[in-house]
Amino acid sequence: MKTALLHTKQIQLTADNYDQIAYWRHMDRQGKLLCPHCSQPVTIVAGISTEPHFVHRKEAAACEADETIALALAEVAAAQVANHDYRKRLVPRKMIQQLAHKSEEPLHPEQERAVHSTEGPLLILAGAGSGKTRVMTARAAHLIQEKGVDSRSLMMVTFTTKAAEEMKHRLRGQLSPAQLNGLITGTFHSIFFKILLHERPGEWDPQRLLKQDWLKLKLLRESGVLAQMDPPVTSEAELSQALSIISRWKNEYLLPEHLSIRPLDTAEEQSALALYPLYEEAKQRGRWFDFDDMLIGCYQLLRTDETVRNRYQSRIRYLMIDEFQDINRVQYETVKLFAAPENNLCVIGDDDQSIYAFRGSNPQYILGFSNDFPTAQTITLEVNYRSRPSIVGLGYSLIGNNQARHAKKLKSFHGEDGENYLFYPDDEEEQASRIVDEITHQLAHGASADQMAILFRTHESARPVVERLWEAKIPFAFTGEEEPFYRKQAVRWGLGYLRLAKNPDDADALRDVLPTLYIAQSQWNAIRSQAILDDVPLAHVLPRLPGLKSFQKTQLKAFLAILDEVPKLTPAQALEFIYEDGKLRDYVKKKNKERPEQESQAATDDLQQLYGAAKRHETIDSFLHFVTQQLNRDRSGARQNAEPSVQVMSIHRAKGLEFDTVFLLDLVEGSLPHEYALDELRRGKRDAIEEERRLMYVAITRARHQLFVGIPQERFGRKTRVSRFIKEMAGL
Ligand SMILES: Nc1ncnc2c1ncn2[C@@H]1O[C@H](COP(=O)(O)OP(=O)(O)OP(=O)(O)O)[C@@H](O)[C@H]1O
Repeated sequence: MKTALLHTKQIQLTADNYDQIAYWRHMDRQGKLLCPHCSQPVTIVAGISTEPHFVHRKEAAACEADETIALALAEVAAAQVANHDYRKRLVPRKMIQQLAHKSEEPLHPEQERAVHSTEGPLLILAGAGSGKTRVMTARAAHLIQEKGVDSRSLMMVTFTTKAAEEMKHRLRGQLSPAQLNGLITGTFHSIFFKILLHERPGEWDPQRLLKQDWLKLKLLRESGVLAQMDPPVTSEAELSQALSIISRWKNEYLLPEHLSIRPLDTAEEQSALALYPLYEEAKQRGRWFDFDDMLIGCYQLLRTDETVRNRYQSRIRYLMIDEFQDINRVQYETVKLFAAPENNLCVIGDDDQSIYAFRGSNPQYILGFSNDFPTAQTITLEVNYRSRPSIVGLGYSLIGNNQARHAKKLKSFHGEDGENYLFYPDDEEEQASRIVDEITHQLAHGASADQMAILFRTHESARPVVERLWEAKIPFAFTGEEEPFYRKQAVRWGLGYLRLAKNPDDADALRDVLPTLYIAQSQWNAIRSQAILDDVPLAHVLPRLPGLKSFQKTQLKAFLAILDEVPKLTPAQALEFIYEDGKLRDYVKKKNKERPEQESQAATDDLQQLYGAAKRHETIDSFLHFVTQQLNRDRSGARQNAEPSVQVMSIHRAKGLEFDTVFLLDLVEGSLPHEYALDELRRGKRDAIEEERRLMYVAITRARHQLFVGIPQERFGRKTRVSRFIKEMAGL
């Protein structure tokens, strides 16, 4: 059905007025859209693969117009989809070949060759979806079953524990339990740590592992070493940044003594260098260690202790390293020590999927493997078994723009193709609504929720989709959620003002916003006592506090005027008023001035996101109620759901996974590619933009059948520019 009634006027959905969809959704939420035939409420459905239309709400009685809906949709499906800005077909710039001779054999000839090449160094360069996992498991089974290798002398290193479990799971049918148990499998960290615990149990107490950043920060503060920092750094953000630079250096085996003779690029690196020896000293004093120390510890053990090294070298006769493109220097040097002298070292990876440079990974090791091992064989797996040809073509067109890579001629195993789309919602909220409408449509047509993934570059993209999925009661798993959005500091301030406008006696809200009014937390007890003495709400006490300076008095006068005015407004209008007249935006900017530019921008973006979320609500009460529900949802943990659920995750986390349908969020400059990479490019450095392109490549190649790419026209209230990657991959 293409028509509905709004305030007795007829709306006819045509390509010319699709830009009104966000507004009609708003009316829809208030139940103002009616069926022109039966006057019952209808709802707007504006997904991606179908044209927008109206349907009766579930509770409506049957109406003759229902039949026309099915007819209209069938017509749309049959007709060519118009290429307007509602959505466009995503066609690859370069087409790729399909595999000419398909066989039903479990392994393709090149995969077979990789399985049977067991002696000496071997580099398996494997394109996305080319069957790395299949080859690794088949190779392990071949070594053990056919060649009679003792499984205890085979080490298989995977990038995640999940991948190690998957490998073991697949081998379960082929190996005996004893053989399976004998295998040395796991991540670098888990294998190296086991060795350290075995060889040097007194030096590595698992209780003293600094698992998270906050534990490291706590150690720094409590050990007192920060006082020795010159120039001093105490802000949590700066210390965290310094710690992550230190971690990258450690993974590159750059110890403090190596760094003091090396020119450093940025002020952040200078701070990190000042902190580095102090952090190491604080750890050593308390016999603490972090994850990077496990790697360095194992490397140094093997390098310095000949007896230990010989023991492991004679025990481990065959090594396989998965995701080799993401190896770092310490890991690589240690692997070389394990592999010598026979060097039956098989490394498998895709240089196009190297996405962990910020943790010290370096694709140069995969690119330079044949130089380090001149006798190495190289086998290239170029057939993509996962994705339909157009998806392989999109990835291929995109990644060809990178310079530091091995060229590959990717082919697709599959013949039949599907349709991929770009879609252009007004903003991030509408992007989420369109995706959720599309998912609802696909679920109604038999798709399985766990075969759909919504991928994002950075966490701030996730909130709207998570909220829309929750509202639509679609089961979802949001992996790796960091601090819930509504608990972020700037967001708490905005919400605090709204809460106080509804209830000036809200103690939690007032405590939250005190800093924005330039009142110290130490005044809290005085505020409470005064409120009791004067019998007035807490917020009204503020102007009566003794010793206020004149700028504070002006600020508080404005604050109380705002509290008076705000209850008359919608939540979005109220926030606008608070940001501008209440000067909250200025305060947030000032407060974050000292922080790196991107962090400071992130705090103002949070305010803008809060405004975007508020726009969907008519009253402050309903918005605050919604926020409470979202916070409860965060606490109850939607991810623990056992039923099949739509996967919402970062591209980094999606590596190695596959889904029938992938939705990619926010393909705009500054999001993907990330602003950081664009900054680097402005300074003439290409590495970061190449890494962003690889990230995009990883994201595209997770899709088996369908890819939907969102390009919001506005993000965080600012006009966007389409990501450069779109033009690189698509023939528009
Ligand atoms: N010879 C083959 N015949 C049929 N299907 C295959 C074959 N090899 C691999 N596949 C299938 O192709 C898909 C991709 O394989 P796999 O996940 O091992 O790829 P990958 O190289 O690890 O991919 P990526 O690096 O992109 O994560 C899987 O669904 C796998 O079962």
